[in-house]
Amino acid sequence: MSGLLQLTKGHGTENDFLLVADPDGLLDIGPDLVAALCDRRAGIGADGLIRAVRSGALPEGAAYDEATWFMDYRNADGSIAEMCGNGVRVFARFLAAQGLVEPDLPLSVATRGGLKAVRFEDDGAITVGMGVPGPGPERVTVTTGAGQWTASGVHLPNPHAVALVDDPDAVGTLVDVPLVEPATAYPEGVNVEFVQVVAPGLLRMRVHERGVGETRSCGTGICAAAVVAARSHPGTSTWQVEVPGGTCSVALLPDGTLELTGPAVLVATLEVDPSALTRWRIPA
Ligand SMILES: N[C@@H](CCC[C@H](N)C(=O)O)C(=O)O
Repeated sequence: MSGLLQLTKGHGTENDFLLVADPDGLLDIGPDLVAALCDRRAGIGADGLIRAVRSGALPEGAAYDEATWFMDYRNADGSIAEMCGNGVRVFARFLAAQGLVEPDLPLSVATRGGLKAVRFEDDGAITVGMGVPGPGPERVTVTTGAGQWTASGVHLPNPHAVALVDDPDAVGTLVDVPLVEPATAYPEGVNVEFVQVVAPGLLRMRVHERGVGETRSCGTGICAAAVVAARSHPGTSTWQVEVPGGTCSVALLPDGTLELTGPAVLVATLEVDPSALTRWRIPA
């Protein structure tokens, strides 16, 4: 990758992303460059990087005739994930701001986790259809430096382990990756949510994200938390989920699908010289 890279910084409930428009899929932004850009000291800093590529320009997007745009999402460590619930809202905001989609009109976004329907709400929030949650391991054990809890698995379709706890603030610093056992339960790693049911319809949550660390929000994790909490409150179909970075809401619809609604904000556009990133070397 040579030359300057034009990036936009945005966030959804402080789950923050770098976004880059690459309509024809020409930019070579590999895992090392993603990690260097997302580094909060030697780079710009973000929980992940999202490349906007026309679906037809990528082998992974070619099957999605209905969606013009593919969300190519990577975690801060450069790893690929199936979906990002906060990211897809910020992605829609970015496409609209770049003039790549009609402002305010609903759109379909192609992701590695399938097609996602996105709509812009009148109050400025963005709603995304998250599909039907998939089952995960029924019961795993999660251990942090502060204790041990049981958790249940949900796929959205990225992997989550949701532990219902009395107080998310008491689960420790989450600097270290929580230990999830048995180790065979999630061969590709897992996002871990610590969730307090404050009242039917209201949750508080902290999350440790695969490929990132503790983040201030995780949209797919928020949906997974609502799915697990609703098992004990089957009459409650709308859940507000408070995370350190704000609040999102989840609707559990009669057809078994979920909708996630929350903010999506763009805060800056910038140009980066990749050769100046000390943690990245131009491949030989
Ligand atoms: N922050 C995201 C989830 C991003 C992917 C996750 N870290 C994974 O590896 O599965 C969200 O808002 O859903």
